[in-house]
Amino acid sequence: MAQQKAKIIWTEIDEAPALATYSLLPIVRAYSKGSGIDVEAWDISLAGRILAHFPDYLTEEQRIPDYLAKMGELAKTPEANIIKLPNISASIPQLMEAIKELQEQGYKVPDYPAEPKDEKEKDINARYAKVLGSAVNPVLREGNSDRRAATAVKEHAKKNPHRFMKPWPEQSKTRVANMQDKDFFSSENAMTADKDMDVKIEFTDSSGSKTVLKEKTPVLAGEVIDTAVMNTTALRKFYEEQIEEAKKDGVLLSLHLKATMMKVSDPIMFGHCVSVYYKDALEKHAATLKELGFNPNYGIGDLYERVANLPEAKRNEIIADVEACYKTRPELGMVDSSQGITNLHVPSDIIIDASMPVVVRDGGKMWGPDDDLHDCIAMIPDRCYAGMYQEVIEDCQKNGAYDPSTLGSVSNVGLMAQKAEEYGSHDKTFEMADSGTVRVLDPSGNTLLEQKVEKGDIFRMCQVKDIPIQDWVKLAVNRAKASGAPAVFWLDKNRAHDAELIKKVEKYLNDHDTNGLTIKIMAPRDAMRYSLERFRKGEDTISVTGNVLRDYLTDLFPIIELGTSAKMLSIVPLLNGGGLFETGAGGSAPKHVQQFVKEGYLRWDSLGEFCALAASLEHIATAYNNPDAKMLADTLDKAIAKFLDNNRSPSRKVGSIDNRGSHFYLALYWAQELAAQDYSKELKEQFSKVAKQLEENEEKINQELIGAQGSPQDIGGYYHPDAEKTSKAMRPSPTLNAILDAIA
Ligand SMILES: NC(=O)C1=CN([C@@H]2O[C@H](COP(=O)(O)OP(=O)(O)OC[C@H]3O[C@@H](n4cnc5c(N)ncnc54)[C@H](OP(=O)(O)O)[C@@H]3O)[C@@H](O)[C@H]2O)C=CC1
Ligand SMILES: O=C(O)CCC(=O)C(=O)O
Ligand SMILES: [Mg+2]
Repeated sequence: MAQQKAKIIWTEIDEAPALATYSLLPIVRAYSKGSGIDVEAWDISLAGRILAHFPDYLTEEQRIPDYLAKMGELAKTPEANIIKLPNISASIPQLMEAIKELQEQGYKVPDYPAEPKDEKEKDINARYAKVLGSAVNPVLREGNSDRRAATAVKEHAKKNPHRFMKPWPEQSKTRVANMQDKDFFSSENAMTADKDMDVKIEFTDSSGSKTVLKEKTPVLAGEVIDTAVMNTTALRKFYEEQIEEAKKDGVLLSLHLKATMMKVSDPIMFGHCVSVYYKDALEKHAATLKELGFNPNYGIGDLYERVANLPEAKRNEIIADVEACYKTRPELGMVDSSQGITNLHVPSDIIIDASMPVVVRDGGKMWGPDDDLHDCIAMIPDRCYAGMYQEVIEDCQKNGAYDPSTLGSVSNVGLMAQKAEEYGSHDKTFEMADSGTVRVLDPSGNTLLEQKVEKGDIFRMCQVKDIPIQDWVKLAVNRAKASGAPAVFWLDKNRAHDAELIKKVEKYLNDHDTNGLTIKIMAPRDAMRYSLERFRKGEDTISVTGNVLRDYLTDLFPIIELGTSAKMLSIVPLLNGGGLFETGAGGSAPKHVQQFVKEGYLRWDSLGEFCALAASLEHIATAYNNPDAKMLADTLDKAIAKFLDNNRSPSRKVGSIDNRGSHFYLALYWAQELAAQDYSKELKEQFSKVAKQLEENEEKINQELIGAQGSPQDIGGYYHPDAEKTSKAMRPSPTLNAILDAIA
């Protein structure tokens, strides 16, 4: 009965969602194959991407294709239908761990050369650079994003409010701290290109000698480019001042950056904080630490690893001096207080989009070294986006915690296609070796934009193309029409880049019929205030933002509204007609893996995957006029609604259903819906049997699934688990497996 062969690409990734895939994918495949839909799994995990870049270091059997490159090409075609689960965006410490694990498994990939000494090491370093940081999303995101809670999910969340929200105290000293000058915000300049051209980024030092920083950057007519500088002397002074402030106020000190997505600039900003906070110890032992290769950009955790092989007396002396800093400095916000992991241990642990919402959720508090919650200073050095978090904090200090049972919804239409804005700036970001001037030049050598820099400053140039901007405006208008909610463009006319964007937004809004719609342009802090007022009243608002605010807001609001961003619908209509369906808006939940390995309980909620699958089937239905896919999508939608009604999401504790149990219920409800539909007799008959078997065996399957909990699990690796062992751990019910495997 299948009319047109359709293919879904399911990404194989890392950590908790990768474990969940072992259990969910067999269900998806079994249920979709009768409708002629193939589901292919492509490995774009961190380990997979490392292996794909080093075929010459591997045996024939160990090699794997570069699936990410293939997928990037696919994303530019109308055929693309990709279900993208969250993957690790690796910091250097994570990359080094993954390399070590692969080497231990017998893959002879080379060590990471932090400071390459010869051509060979330069080549290795360049290959690893392609794997580092947020290396996947920018390649696949050939479209803008539409992130929101599906109606059923939002309704369910209001009826069953999550219990993670903590009250705000009467007196809260918590605040966001940002620089007052000499940050990216104050230095930004921008322009719109009037023709296609290649621009050059060139540095001139104080003696007039020139160095090319980047020879060629293609720019299209209508594209907005901007440059900005972070002055690191001012940054260090800012850190020093906030250290004093936190000490004086008796609050925790914390830093919130995005070292994964801003993989060049933010590790440097992070490193400055480490070297200022631990100044006394690091300066005292500078020579030894240099010899050991310690790099503050990798976090204080790197120091502990580097000193491990020193003679005991020396090691203890250094560690004692590091720990002495905690006596003179304010206490740090902790990432894992039970393990003594501070905010400054690893740069990838303080990812602002996930870390700041937790401060809001927890009554403005963070965990301290005493394993308890305390007020904090949240340092967000650059002013471009810091103020909007301060607005949320002030709103809670004034009006108390949010009540998820009455809140409205803040959805997002995000500009991100074709490496838009800051998140595409890595190849144009430089730590300056000297003081002087950086210029962006047109092909005739005319200066387009210029910045004065000092030694050690961070210079960056960003781009955003015109077609994505047009598409973004269109998406915003369409969402406003479909939902009836006001759409607010979060743009600040006092920011050079935003001022260029505002001109375009005003122009492109004229291409659409906006009659009866409320469309506003507001600076981020004002937009936040406006949205929060509505939010508390139970009213919905669409945030229409650039790439960074897209990232920040789509964790912030879902975490407040739903308890996690994993439950979000996250659709990327690709510019060339294909579809990319991201599962949720959050990450790969490393802590969930620790819990699974320790006690056989996986608390990952796959609702994001369910919603993405329904959207992907819907896309096949409309793009290929495929009624089988439509029927599958409709029945899945109904199954998801039933899943929510019956509260079948994993809880968090051993003895109740976990991720695997939740997949069983999805399979049960989906089979019941397939049995109830009348479009396909064949599938009706087939799934009536499946539904009956699942119903009859519910208790037995639950016993098998829950019985498998409570003991340590061996999955044979963290970054590169053993497929057989993991499958065994994730599919522990022989009864369920037999029913699924029998679906022809
Ligand atoms: N799209 C992508 O590819 C993205 C990738 N990342 C990457 O993911 C990694 C981890 O990022 P991090 O900032 O720690 O954020 P995560 O979103 O992974 O984790 C934050 C917390 O959110 C909760 N959570 C997230 N997903 C789920 C889920 N499906 N079910 C239940 N709870 C969930 C968990 O809370 P609790 O522990 O309380 O249960 C978790 O500890 C990094 O490598 C990061 O770069 C991050 C964002 C997006
Ligand atoms: O690509 C990444 O590293 C994270 C992506 C992310 O946080 C997001 O898109 O919300
Ligand atoms: Mg995010």
